[in-house]
Amino acid sequence: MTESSATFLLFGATGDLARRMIFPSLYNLLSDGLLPDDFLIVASGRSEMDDDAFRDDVDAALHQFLSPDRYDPQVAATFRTIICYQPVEAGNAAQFAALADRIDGRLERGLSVYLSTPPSLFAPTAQGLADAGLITPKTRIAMEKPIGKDLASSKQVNDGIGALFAEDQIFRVDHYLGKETVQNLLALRFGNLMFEPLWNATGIDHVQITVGETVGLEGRVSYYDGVGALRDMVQNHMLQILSIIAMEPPARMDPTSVRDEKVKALRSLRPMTAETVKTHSVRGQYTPGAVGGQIVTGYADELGQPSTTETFVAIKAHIDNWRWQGVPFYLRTGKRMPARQSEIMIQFKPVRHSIFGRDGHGSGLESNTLVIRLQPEEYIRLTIMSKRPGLERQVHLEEVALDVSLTAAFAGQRRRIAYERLILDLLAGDATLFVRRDEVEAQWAFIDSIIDGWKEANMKPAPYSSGNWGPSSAIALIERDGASWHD
Ligand SMILES: NC(=O)C1=CN([C@@H]2O[C@H](COP(=O)(O)OP(=O)(O)OC[C@H]3O[C@@H](n4cnc5c(N)ncnc54)[C@H](OP(=O)(O)O)[C@@H]3O)[C@@H](O)[C@H]2O)C=CC1
Ligand SMILES: O=C1O[C@H](COP(=O)(O)O)[C@@H](O)[C@H](O)[C@H]1O
Repeated sequence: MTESSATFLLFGATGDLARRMIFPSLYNLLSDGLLPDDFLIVASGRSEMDDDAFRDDVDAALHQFLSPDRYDPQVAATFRTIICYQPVEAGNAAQFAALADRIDGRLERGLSVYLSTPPSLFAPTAQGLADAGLITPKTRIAMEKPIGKDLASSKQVNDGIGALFAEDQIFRVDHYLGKETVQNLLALRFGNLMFEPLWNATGIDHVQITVGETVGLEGRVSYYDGVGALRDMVQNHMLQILSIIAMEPPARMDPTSVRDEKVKALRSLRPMTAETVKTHSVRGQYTPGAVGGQIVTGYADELGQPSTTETFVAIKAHIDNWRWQGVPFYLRTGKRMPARQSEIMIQFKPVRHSIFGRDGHGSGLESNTLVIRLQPEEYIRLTIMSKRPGLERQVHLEEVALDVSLTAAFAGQRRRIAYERLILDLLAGDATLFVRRDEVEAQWAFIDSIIDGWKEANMKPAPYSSGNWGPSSAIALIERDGASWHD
């Protein structure tokens, strides 16, 4: 492991993500004594303001977004002292030079740059850094998603950054990889003997991945419209989860070994066509309805005009390799769903020969399921069959849950913001939980095949009332195969 960067340079520091996630995460790291000595946060946005005005803004963001028990006036006062602000408009050489002055003398102790701006600014910002002499072998650069809007544009962004930084200096952020429960998938699969022998087409009937959100556009109209749920959520977070479920066991827990296996799984995704999108995908858009007892408007009303952007997507994916032959992976995600609920469900196959339910000798046999709830609660639940207690001659089976509540099992431990883990790893130079270029490109190749299929088949989003799990065709997508969504 290399030494931790002593300077963190944040572009987009006045933006929504910085206020909601990045500054609260940095504050928490400071509060827990996890930041390096003599650490400096150089914040940059387009807006003109001085250090103190910006520090006041950060303080307001901490009040708004930190859980109240975390805000400590003493830590907050120290936090102010390690932040300075430099306005920089992408392409403004004089402002980049002023930025370099702020960092003068510190480059030798490592610089971690974080791009939390619109992606169109990633390459120009990197060029500004190069021209200002801020790129050395000890400079790392982290980029927020989305990287491009298709394979071709993602290659352009990656080429632009890749011309100035080596791949091992580039950290592509997918904040789902910073979530404790997503990392726990690795522990579950590779830290326990019992699952691996069944973790394949012999043992597993199908896999479901659901990421449901109750929120709508939340003021991100200009970003979201034209992007939609497939690019916003499936291309990155959901395919990353899928890759961890589907990958072969890596030889070691290091960035190369883990990402080599993930990318093999992603490259094995079967591309869709104009024919298969009709049966293997569903697009939806929310209309007015009720979510959690609250009446909400439809997408088009929020937008102020009709749109063909999907706010819900369900797909049935196949991974064409030895391990997963014939095992569908059902993915669905949407806004204005009935609940904020993200989970993975592994449906195991039935026992090979049932001695129950025959000749009047019992009933109730179901196949095992493994549910890994990512949020809002964090638990792992394995359903197994058990005999219902009693003296009946027939054996009546019932499902019982082997439940591990991670929240309860690790009750003393604070649930951290995903960005805390990622920022710490960026500073330390550990890329295991960041996405490599070939992964992003494999993800886009699959997503492009769906988007091309939609265009060719002229597939528009079907309406669904807010507060439902998407259009009825999403239910049909899985029920045609004799399965049903785990709601
Ligand atoms: N918000 C979220 O929940 C998530 C966001 N992301 C990604 O993170 C990134 C940032 O998102 P978000 O914070 O929501 O975006 P915002 O629109 O809220 O913020 C954009 C930031 O970029 C700065 N900026 C805009 N134009 C320029 C320019 N020409 N030169 C220099 N700086 C500029 C803005 O500065 P100023 O305000 O001073 O104009 C602001 O600090 C995006 O890539 C987004 O896709 C990813 C996951 C979730
Ligand atoms: O990247 C994104 O993720 C959020 C959902 O993240 P979560 O951690 O709250 O599950 C989503 O709302 C947003 O549209 C998307 O850009």
